[in-house]
Amino acid sequence: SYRNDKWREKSTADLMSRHVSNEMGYGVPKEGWRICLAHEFKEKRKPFQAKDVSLANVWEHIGLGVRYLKWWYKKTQVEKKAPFIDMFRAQPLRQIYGAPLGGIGGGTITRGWRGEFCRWQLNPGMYHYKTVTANQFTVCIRRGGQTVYQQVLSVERPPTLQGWNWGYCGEYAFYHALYPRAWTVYHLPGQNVTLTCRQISPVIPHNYKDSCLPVAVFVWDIENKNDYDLEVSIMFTMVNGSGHKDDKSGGHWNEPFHLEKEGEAVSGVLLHHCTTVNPYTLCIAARKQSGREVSHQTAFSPKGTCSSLWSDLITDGRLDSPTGFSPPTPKGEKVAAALAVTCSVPPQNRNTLEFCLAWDMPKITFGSREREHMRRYTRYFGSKGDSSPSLSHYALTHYSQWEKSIEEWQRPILQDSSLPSWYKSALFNELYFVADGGTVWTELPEDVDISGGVRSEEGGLPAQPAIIKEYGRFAYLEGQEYRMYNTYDVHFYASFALIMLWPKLALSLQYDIAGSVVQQDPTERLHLMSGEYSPVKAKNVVPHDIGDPDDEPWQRVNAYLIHDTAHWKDLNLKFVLQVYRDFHLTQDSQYLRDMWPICQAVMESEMKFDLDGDGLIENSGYADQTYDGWTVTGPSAYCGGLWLASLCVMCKMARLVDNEKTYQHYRNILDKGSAAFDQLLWNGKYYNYDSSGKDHSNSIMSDQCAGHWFLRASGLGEGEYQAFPKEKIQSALRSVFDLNVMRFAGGQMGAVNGMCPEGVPDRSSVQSDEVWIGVVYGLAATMIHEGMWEEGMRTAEGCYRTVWESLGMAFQTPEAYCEKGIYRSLAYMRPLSVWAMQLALNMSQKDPITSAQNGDTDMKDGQEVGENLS
Ligand SMILES: CC(C)CCC[C@@H](C)[C@H]1CC[C@H]2[C@@H]3CC=C4C[C@@H](O[C@@H]5O[C@H](CO)[C@@H](O)[C@H](O)[C@H]5O)CC[C@]4(C)[C@H]3CC[C@]12C
Repeated sequence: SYRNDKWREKSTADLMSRHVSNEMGYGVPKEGWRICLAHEFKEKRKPFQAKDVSLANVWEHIGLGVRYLKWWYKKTQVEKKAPFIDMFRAQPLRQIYGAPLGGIGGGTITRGWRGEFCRWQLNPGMYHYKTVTANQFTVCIRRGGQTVYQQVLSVERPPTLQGWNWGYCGEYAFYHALYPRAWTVYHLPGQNVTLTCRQISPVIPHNYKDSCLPVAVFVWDIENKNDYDLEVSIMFTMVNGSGHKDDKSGGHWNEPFHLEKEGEAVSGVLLHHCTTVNPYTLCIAARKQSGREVSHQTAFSPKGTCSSLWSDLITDGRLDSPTGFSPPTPKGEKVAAALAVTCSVPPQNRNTLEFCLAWDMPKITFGSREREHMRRYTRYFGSKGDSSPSLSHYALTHYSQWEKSIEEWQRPILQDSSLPSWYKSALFNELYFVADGGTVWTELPEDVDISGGVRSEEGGLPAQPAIIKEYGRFAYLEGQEYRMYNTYDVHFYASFALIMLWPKLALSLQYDIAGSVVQQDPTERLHLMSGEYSPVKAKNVVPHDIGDPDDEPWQRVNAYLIHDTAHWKDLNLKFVLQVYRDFHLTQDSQYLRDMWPICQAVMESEMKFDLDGDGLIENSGYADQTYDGWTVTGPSAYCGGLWLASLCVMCKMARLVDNEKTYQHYRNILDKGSAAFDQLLWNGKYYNYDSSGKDHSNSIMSDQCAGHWFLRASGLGEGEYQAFPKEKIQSALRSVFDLNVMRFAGGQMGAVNGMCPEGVPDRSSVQSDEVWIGVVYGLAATMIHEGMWEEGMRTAEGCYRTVWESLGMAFQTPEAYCEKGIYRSLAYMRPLSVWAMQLALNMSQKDPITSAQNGDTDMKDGQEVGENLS
C-alpha cells in the first residue's frame, strides 16, 4: 500500500499550523482546500526563463530565441500589443490566490485566500493582476448603542487608508475553498463573535442559464457567543475600477439604486466605469429584509487616510446614505462606494447578512476591435448595460437554489469515503479554470457562417449549428499566461471537465473547431521554430487554437506561431478521439453525423504522415505535437498510440454510420499499424519514446498510453475495438509508476514527462524533465481504468500536494514544474483533466451512460441511438 506515508498528513496540517482558534465557523464543509490566514509558504519558485535552458539545449533553441526576440520587439514596441506568450515578462509567483468570483464567460474577479480582490479579467481573456486595497469587508460591532469594535477584515497593513483599522490577526482565521464556493471564518476573540463569509459563484453543472451570470454572492453568518445582544454591521467597500490606470481616466460615476420585484427588494450602489473600450458597471448590493438595515455611501475617494468613511460607520454602524449620483470623476481621481448592512444578533445566537457583487459588460470587443460580441447572459438580462440591479436581484434571490444544486452535485463525491480527501479538493477546486481561464461565452452572431461556405452535402457543416445557436460559443485560454483560445492539443486533456459537466459547451466548441478544419488562411507567415514561411491555416487540418483575445478569435485562428501546426501529428487525432468520446458520453447522434465527414477529412490528412505505408504514422524529427519543445523522430509511443486509437474509433464510428467499406479501410490500417507499433516500439516493458534509435529514444514517457486512455474513456479498448494488448498497457503503466513516479522526487511530485531507464530524468529537451500536472491527472485516470487505483491516486496526489500545499499555487495550477526551482505557465488549462479521473472512477463503478450525475454526463437531452445511425 502507498497510503501510509507521513508526508501526506504533514503537508495538509502545515497550511493550518498557525491557526490558534477552536472556532470552526458556520456550515463550513469538511472537504476542500483549507489554509490559515497567517500561513506563509516557505518554498518560493521562479518562472522558467531562457537562463534555465541547459547548455546542452541552448544550441537547439538559438534560432528560435533570436526570431522570438525580433517578433517580440515588433509586437510590443511597434504594434503596441501584448504577445500571446511573453517569455520576457512571465508573471512572478504570488502565493495569494483563492476562488474566483463570477459564473462562466462573463469575466472573473479573483479574491485571494486572505480576502483581497487581486486578479481581474473583465476585458475578455486579458488578465490584470492588481490588488485593490480599498476593496474590503469591514465589521462594526455595537453593544448598548455604543460601537465597541470596528475592524477591516484584512491582515494587511497598507501604507494608504491609514484612517481604517487594519491588521486583523490572521492566526484567528482560515479560508476554505471548495469551488465554486469558498468560506472564510474570522474569529473575533475579544468580542466572542465568529463571522463566516461564504462566497458563492453560479458555476453549476448542466445549467446553461445561471452559470453564465457575472455575479457572486457573499453570505455572512454572524455567531454571537455572548450572553448579551449585539448589533453587527458588515460594510462592503469597492473602488470603481479594477486597479487599472483607467480607473483614473476620468468620467466614472456612482449612483445608489433600489429595486423591488416579485416581493423581494435589493439596494446598493452602481459604479459606472465609463471607458471607451468595453465599458462596464460594477454593482454592490444587499438584500432588503426585515431586521436588516441597508445604508450606503455613494462616493468616497479611496486615497489618503479615508477617515471620514471610517467615522461615518463607527458613529452609529450605518452609512449616511445620500441620494443622487456622484459627479463624474475628474481625470487623475478615483472613486469608490460603500454599502453596509446592519442586524441585531441575540445572545448565543446567529444572524445572516447577504451581499452581491455583479458586473455588467454586455458587449465585448477583443483586441482588434473589429467586431462586437454579446455575452451569453444578455439573452436573459439584455445588452443595454443597465442590468446590474436585476442581476444582483436575481443573484440574491436565487443563490439558495444554486447552493442546493451545487451540494447535490458534489455530495456523492464528498461523501464517498473510499476517495481521499485531497482528491475531493483537487476535483472541485481545479474546476476554477472553466470560469477563470479568460473564458468567454457569447452569442453566435447572425452573420457568422462557421462552415466557411462548405455545404453539408460537400462534407461541410451547418452554417449555424443548432447547438451553438442554442447554447452559445465558448472559449477558454490555454493559460492565463499562454493567451490562445481553445488550444486544441491541450483541450484534449482538459475537455473531460466540459464534456462531463457542460456537455453542450463541449460540443459547441467542437463545432467551432470542425468549422475551422474546413477553412483555410493562405497568408504566409514566419514560424519561429523552423524560421520558415508557411500559411497560417491549411485546409482539412485541426487548428492549434482559435485565436488570441488581443486580436479577433474565431475569425483569425492559430495565434500560435512557434511551429506550423499543420504538420503536427496529434491535433487531427485528438479531434477524432474527442468526437467519439463525446458521442459515447452524450449519445448525440446528430453531432456524430455532423462530425463524421470532418473526422474522415482529418484522418485523410493524417494519412500522409505514414511515409513508409506500414500503417503507422511517423513524427518528423522536430517537436511536432503537444510537447512542442521535445523532438520526436519516426514512429513514437505518443503519436503512434493516438493514431492507433483514432483508427480504432474510426472503425467504431464507421459501424455506427453503417459504412462497411470505410470500416474495412480503417480496420486494415489498424491491423497493419498495430503490428508495426508493436515491432518498432515495444521493448518488453514499455513503449519506447520513439524509434529513432538516438540517445533517449528509449525514454519512458509518462504519456505513452494516451491513446489507450481515450479508448477506455470511450468505453472501448477491448475486444473488437482494442488497439493495444492489455498486458502491454499494464506493463507500460507499471514502468511509468516505478520510474517516472517513484524514482522521481521521492515519489512525491507526480510523474516526470520523460525518464531514462536508469532512473534519471530525461534532460535531453526543455520539456522532458518537466512534470505536466494535466498529463499526470490523465495518467492517473488511465491507471484507474486499468485497475491500478492505488498507483493512480498516488501519482496524482503528488501533483496536488506539490501545487496546492507546497508551492502555494492554489487557483493558478501551472502547466509544468521541474523537480527544483522553477515552474512554467501559471493558471493553465490542462489540469482540468482531473475530471478524467472521475470519469474513470465512475466507469469502474457503473455504466457512465446510465448515470447522469456526479460528473457523469448529462443524458437528459442527448438522443438515444442504437448501434447504427443510418
Ligand atoms: C538562446 C537562449 C539562451 C535559449 C532560449 C531558449 C528559449 C527561446 C526556449 C527554451 C524553452 C522554450 C519554450 C518551451 C515551451 C514553450 C511552450 C509553448 O506553448 C504551448 O506549450 C504547450 C506545452 O507546454 C503546448 O502543448 C501548447 O500547444 C503550446 O501552445 C510555446 C513555446 C515555449 C514557450 C518555448 C519557447 C522557446 C523557449 C523559451
